[in-house]
Amino acid sequence: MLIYNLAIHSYLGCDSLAPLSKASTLSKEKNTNNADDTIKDQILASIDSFIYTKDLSGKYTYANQAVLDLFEKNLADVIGFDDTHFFDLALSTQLKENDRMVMDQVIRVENEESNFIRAKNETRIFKVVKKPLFDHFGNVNGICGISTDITVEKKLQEQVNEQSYLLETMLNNIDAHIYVKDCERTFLYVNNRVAELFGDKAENIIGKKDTDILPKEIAEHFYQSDKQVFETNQKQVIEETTHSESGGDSHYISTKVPFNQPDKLPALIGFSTDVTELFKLKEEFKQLANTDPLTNLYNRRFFIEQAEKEYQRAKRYSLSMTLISIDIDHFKSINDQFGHPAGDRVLIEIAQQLKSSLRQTDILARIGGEEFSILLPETSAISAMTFAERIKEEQSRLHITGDWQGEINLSVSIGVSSLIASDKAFDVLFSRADKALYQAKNTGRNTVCYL
Ligand SMILES: Nc1nc2c(ncn2[C@@H]2O[C@H](COP(=O)(O)OP(=O)(O)OP(=O)(O)O)[C@@H](O)[C@H]2O)c(=O)[nH]1
Repeated sequence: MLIYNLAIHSYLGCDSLAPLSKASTLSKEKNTNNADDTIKDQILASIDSFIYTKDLSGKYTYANQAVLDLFEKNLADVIGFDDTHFFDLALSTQLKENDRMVMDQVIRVENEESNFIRAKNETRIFKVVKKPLFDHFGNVNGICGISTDITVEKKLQEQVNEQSYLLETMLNNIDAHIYVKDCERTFLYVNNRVAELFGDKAENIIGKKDTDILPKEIAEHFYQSDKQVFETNQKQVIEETTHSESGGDSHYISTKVPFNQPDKLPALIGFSTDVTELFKLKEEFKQLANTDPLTNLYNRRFFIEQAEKEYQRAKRYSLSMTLISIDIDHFKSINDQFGHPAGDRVLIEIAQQLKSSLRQTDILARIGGEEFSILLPETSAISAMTFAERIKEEQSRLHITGDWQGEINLSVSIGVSSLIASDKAFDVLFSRADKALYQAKNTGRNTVCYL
């Protein structure tokens, strides 16, 4: 029964182990009177770990039931045999190395072994603790080992590692800022994009509050939408804009999702995509869609759209509103005399001149070829007429020179009309201003008419 004591002592981490022999191991069946030994027998047989001892030549001197089951052998077929019978040692190199280390260096070895088991025809991974055994004189006479099969855990761990690596690679290479923040504003995770944005390493950001990292206003700005996630426990999609000290704006589309785990503070996962370039493009497209390319003024479509809104506002609040239509006189002959590019130059100069005369609320557009319109919200007919006369005068003072002979002088005809109570749509006002313009043309041009 000595071997059982040794094994249990070893299992429990006792350092001093008494010697044992094959004979003492095989005498197990004869020694069953002692109640303690019976209990220990049962314990060792029921332990899932593999408990064994070997002599200096590597032959087994003890093996518990788990070892016998692993080798698919009886005790008699294990005791007195070395590992070549049970393992493919070419595929189990660490096993031999560990045994040698214990015996040669007389040390306790705690390590992992990847061993190919002949009986199972497969490799298993073990966590092993191996210690030297000593005879009465204190000389090493064998080795005692306890091994635990950790193949499943190892495979699981490998899978977890692979998945975390995959996830980490994806999170750090995706074109988005991804972070996890709890309701106390502490970052629990940030990907590399966030780290780059904040100008620090991810490990220096994780564990800190947004207020420790970001300028106060920006942190507050972000926190407003964070708060909505915590209060509603609902996903939020928002557009966020930050203004940098250098003056550039950055635009983000942010999705914030509640992330609640048991026994942890409520948190959120944020995904922010930098859409600054997209935003600029969108603005440029919008600008292009609304603008006349030659003069850079608003085009007819945008003018009508804005004028309709102003008309509705004027109607609702009984506000005055006046429309001015301007047309260059004899523009065809300018083209004919000086050429089309000169005509273009004239249109540009007139547009600039008109633009410089506007108030902030006035809306100016190139309506057609050589025709312009100005909408004057909250403006009476009298004020608008004064303004129209001023425009006529200013335009007549333009003397345009360029790659052509001489200078171009011009005049404009102007029609003015104000909103009246009976007008049912903006169109009505628009066509009345057009009629006034027609009248101005018919009365000799270079004049302002009101209808
Ligand atoms: N250079 C240039 N000419 C344009 C442009 N758009 C329209 N036009 C010209 O503008 C001229 C307009 O001529 P008309 O409609 O006969 O008017 P007008 O010559 O100004 O005569 P009144 O309006 O009656 O005083 C035409 O010759 C068009 O070809 C443009 O973008 N650039």
